[in-house]
Amino acid sequence: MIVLDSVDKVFNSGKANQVHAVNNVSLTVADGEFLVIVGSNGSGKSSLLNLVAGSVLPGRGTISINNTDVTRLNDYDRSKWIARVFQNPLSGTAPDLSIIDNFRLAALRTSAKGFSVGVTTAFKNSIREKIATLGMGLENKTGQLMGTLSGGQRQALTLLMSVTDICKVLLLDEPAAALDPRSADIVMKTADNIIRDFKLTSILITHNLKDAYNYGNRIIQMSEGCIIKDIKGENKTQLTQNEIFTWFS
Ligand SMILES: Nc1ncnc2c1ncn2[C@@H]1O[C@H](COP(=O)(O)OP(=O)(O)OP(=O)(O)O)[C@@H](O)[C@H]1O
Repeated sequence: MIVLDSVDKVFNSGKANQVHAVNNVSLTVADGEFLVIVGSNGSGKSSLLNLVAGSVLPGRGTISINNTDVTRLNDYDRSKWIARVFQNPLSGTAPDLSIIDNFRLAALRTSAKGFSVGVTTAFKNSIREKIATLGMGLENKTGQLMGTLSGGQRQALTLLMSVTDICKVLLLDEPAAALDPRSADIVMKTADNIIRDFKLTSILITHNLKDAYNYGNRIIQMSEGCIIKDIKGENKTQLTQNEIFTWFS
């Protein structure tokens, strides 16, 4: 569960270019909830996600994840519980390492200090099995350099790598925005499957009407740093694409 209590973030405080990016927001994202955030450019969506991830710290308010107050923890200290996928497919993986070595690095991120993850046959097989679930045929190419893959392939692998057994929260910052429609579709479906399989608490930022309609069991709209609409559960399923469309204009 993610709880934001009266969270406020002002950039460039006291200067001519001061921006109230997140304005006294209180929000509880329940365990297993998949929250979609929409809103116009500059409405505060990424700032809100950055506050949850810890890459930005709030000026006021508190943030807790699974009943632990993380308000003053930096992003590195939260990263065990939080997986994050960005818009840029290049940002989540190491291009000069093979697929299998990228998975090995990801496994090391969440393992205890001093613990090493060797590329054993068992490890390789478990990664191949995971990759096969994507249906992209990449399970037989685990020795290939990550940098030689397409954006969609990298983004799908990033999703698989970022989620571990102890990960509880998945933050998706327009993960499919830079991809062609087919790859975007695969990445979004992969994300949805992972969220269900791992029972993750998730937040998706999107400018894509169809994704906002198809995914998630709750949708909020942000404007000028505030949440101005919040629709959940049964009420979200009853929303039409046309209704959501009006939120984008
Ligand atoms: N690090 C920063 N320093 C100064 N201003 C910032 C910073 N990050 C965000 N802002 C400002 O805060 C406001 C909210 O930005 P944010 O990126 O959260 O919006 P957004 O809804 O994610 O926009 P977009 O849809 O364009 O990505 C904007 O006016 C932006 O310029």
